[in-house]
Amino acid sequence: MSRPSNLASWYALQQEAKQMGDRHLREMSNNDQRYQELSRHFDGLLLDLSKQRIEPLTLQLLLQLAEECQLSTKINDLLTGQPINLSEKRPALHTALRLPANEELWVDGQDINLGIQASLDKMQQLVEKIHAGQWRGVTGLPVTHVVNLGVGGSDLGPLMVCHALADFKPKNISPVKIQFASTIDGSQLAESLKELNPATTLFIFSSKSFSTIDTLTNAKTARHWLVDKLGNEELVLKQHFIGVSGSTEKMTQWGIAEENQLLFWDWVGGRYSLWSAIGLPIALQIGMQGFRQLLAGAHALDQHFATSRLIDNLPVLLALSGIWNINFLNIRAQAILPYDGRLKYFPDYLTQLEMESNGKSTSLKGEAVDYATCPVLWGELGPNAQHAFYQLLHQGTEAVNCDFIAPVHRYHEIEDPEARKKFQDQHRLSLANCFAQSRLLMLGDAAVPKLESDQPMPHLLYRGNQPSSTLLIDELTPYSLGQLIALYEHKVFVQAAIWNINPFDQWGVELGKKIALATEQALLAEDQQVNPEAFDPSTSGLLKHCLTTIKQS
Ligand SMILES: O=P(O)(O)OC[C@H]1O[C@](O)(CO)[C@@H](O)[C@@H]1O
Repeated sequence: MSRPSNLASWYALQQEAKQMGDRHLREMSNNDQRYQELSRHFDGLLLDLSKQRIEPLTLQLLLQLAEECQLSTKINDLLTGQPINLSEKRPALHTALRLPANEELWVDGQDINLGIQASLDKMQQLVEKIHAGQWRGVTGLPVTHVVNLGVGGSDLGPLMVCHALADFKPKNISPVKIQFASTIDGSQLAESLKELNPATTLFIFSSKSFSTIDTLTNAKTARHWLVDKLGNEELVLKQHFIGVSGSTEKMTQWGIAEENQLLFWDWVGGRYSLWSAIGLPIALQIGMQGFRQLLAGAHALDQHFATSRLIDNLPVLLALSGIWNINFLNIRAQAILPYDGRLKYFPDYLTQLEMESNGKSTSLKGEAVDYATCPVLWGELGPNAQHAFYQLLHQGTEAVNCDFIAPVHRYHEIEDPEARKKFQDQHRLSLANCFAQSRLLMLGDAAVPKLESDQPMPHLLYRGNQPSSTLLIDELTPYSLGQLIALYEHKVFVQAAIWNINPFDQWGVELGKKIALATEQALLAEDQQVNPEAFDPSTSGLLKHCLTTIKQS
């Protein structure tokens, strides 16, 4: 594919943006057909782009761009296991992890779904054993607490889903409490260990590579803690650790018993891995049936992605509206704003999914790109962010594209009618805030009728014209969360396909890992001396400061 910036549709979109100039969303929104034209439904999901600075012609040109970038062929390549991760010479087959058991997917002469289903079955056995209270620690007591040790994709996805679906714990199982520790400084683990009983605690050592220093360090600390309290290292390893990784050898070398090893494949990227055995904490939280519902929701979205026309395709439309903002309106910031406390970690999860995937500046051909790629993305629960950073959205100088996400229904499962009503009132208030904010961002102060007596005071002005998309889900369930996550995964893929970059590698984080190890050596210097040749003056200064402060303490 030639550079997207050389395509006819790219040029036409530049002209469209010029023509649109400063035209305010207030004017565009004044059209009764707009909502119908720019919103789409699929299986309990609604995507509304009518608050984007998009006109019918804009959408037409964006779809033309997608076609000129051979998007449909690229989607097919992804889903059929072509080796599209060029720098690592392998496919990216996270979508295969959510195939129904009876489907086949042949890649390199192998039906890979056989291995996937076998891994799910092994996971199910472990989950059921723990839920039945039959997984016992070295003292014979059943496990009641599970700590997931992992970082990046081995932490953020499971953490986000466990938090979002905490209400979906099956009633007929003995509950286990799930905790997460990721930070290399040990602060989360130290906090957990203060409260935990070693006799009833199981650790999941979760790392695709099984060589990430952050997780290795936490696992080593956990291992010492257990051996210190319980003795007998061999039994501790056997009865208090499960390993999840792409490497059997490394798990065995570390001491994980073979029966406690869950394996996944190098064609599953870390940030796309929550559907694999990396999702073990999720299955422990919501049961294997719930986990399979999550997979089913994602699979339904995969099918929608594969078969819907581009003009009706939710991930394609979400991605194209992003491309319009980033590449043609120069809007380089993206906020993720869920209006549901259960989605607290969804923005964090998306920061890795989007920025580690598409934070690239080299094309698939190895050329420097001459257009912007992934924007800076951040987020927070919408109602809380209203009291934190919405000031900037309303009156700051930055243009920001916002995704508002909310469920339509909530709390119907509460049995006590009075409590149900109270919480449903709160949910209604949350939805009202969601719609009010996106409206205000679109219209500015025109959203509110002016009184004759109103003085046009500059500090009271809301300029509006901030674009946003709204994603509504009928209700938050394992199935709909699966859909929502897959929707964003595919959005990321579509943007990468347009930008002609590889969303499945992350070479930009490798050098940092290497250099940190050399830096740690400097902090161990017994003579408190820093080799001036090994570091720049700024870093030498910081190292010396620490060495002398440590010596004095
Ligand atoms: O699962 P692993 O191999 O420990 O890697 C953890 C994370 O580290 C990264 O490689 C980045 O440092 C991510 O891509 C990955 O999700």
